[in-house]
Amino acid sequence: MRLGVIGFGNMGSAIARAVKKHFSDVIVYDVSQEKSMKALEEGFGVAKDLKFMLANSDFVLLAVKPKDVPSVLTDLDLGDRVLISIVAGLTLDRLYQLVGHDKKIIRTMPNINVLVGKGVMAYVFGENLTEYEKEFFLKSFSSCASLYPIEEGMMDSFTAIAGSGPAFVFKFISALSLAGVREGFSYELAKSIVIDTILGSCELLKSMGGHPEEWIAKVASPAGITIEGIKVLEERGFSGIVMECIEKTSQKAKRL
Ligand SMILES: NC(=O)C1=CN([C@@H]2O[C@H](COP(=O)(O)OP(=O)(O)OC[C@H]3O[C@@H](n4cnc5c(N)ncnc54)[C@H](O)[C@@H]3O)[C@@H](O)[C@H]2O)C=CC1
Ligand SMILES: O=C(O)[C@@H]1CCC=N1
Repeated sequence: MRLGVIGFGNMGSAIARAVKKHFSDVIVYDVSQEKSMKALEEGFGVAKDLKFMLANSDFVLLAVKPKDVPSVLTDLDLGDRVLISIVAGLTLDRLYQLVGHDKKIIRTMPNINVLVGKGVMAYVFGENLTEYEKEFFLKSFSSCASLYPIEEGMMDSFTAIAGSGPAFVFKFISALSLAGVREGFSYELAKSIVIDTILGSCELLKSMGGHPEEWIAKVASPAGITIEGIKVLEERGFSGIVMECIEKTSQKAKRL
C-alpha cells in the first residue's frame, strides 16, 4: 500500500514519519517549496502536483489547515483511494460534499504525540471501505497512536481533550517548571523534575487504575503539606477552568 500526504506541516510530517514503515511508498505534496525540500531531505517522494501524488497513492492523508481544504479537494478525483482526514471540525458530511458521496473516507483526530509513537487518535469509518482497508488503517496507525473508535458527534470533544490536549499539558508543565524556578531550581532542572513526575503519575494511574481523586488522597496527608496546595487549586477553580477551556476549544471546532 502507498500513502500520499497532502500537507507536510506539523502533523502531516509527524504522521508520515510515524507510519512510513507500514507503506511501500510515501509521497508528499505540499505547496510550500520549503516543506517539499524538507520531505525530500527526509527521504520521502515529493509530487509536483496532486494528480501525480494521487496516481502513486492508495491511501491519501489530508493534513492541511481547514481553510485550505476546499482548494485541495474541489475537483479532486479520488477514484478508489481511501481519504484519511485529520482536519479539525471537518465532518464526514462536508467531506462527502467535497469529494463525492461514493468515496472512501476515514475521519480521524490524532495528536502531536504520534511523533514519538505515543499519540492518541480517534477515528470514524465512512461508507464503502473494504475490511482489508479498515484493517490496514488500524494496523499502520496503531504503531504510533492508541486508536479510539468514537461516534462522530463526539469528535469535537475528542479534539479538545486529545487533539489540543498536549498544548494544555505543556502549559501545565511550563507553569510547574516556572514554579520550580521560583523555588530556586534552574529551569532545565525544574522541567526535568516536572516531566518525570508527570510521566510517573501517568504510569501509576495507567498500571494501577483507580480514580485520580483516590490517589490525591494518598498523596495529601491529613493536615500535611500537599493539601495546602490543593486548597489553592480548589479556591481558584482549577477544575472549572479546565472544563471551560475544553468547552471553548470544542465549540471552536464546531465553528471551523
Ligand atoms: N497541529 C496539531 O497538533 C494538530 C492538527 N490537526 C489538524 O491537522 C491539520 C494540519 O495542521 P498542522 O500540521 O498543524 O498545520 P501546518 O500549517 O503545520 O501544515 C499544513 C501544511 O499544509 C500545506 N498546505 C497549505 N495549502 C496546501 C495545499 N493547497 N496543498 C498542499 N499543501 C498545502 C502548508 O504549506 C503546510 O506545510 C489541520 O487541519 C489541523 O486541524 C489535527 C490534530 C492535531
Ligand atoms: O489548534 C488546532 O486547530 C489543531 C486541532 C487540534 C490541535 N491543533
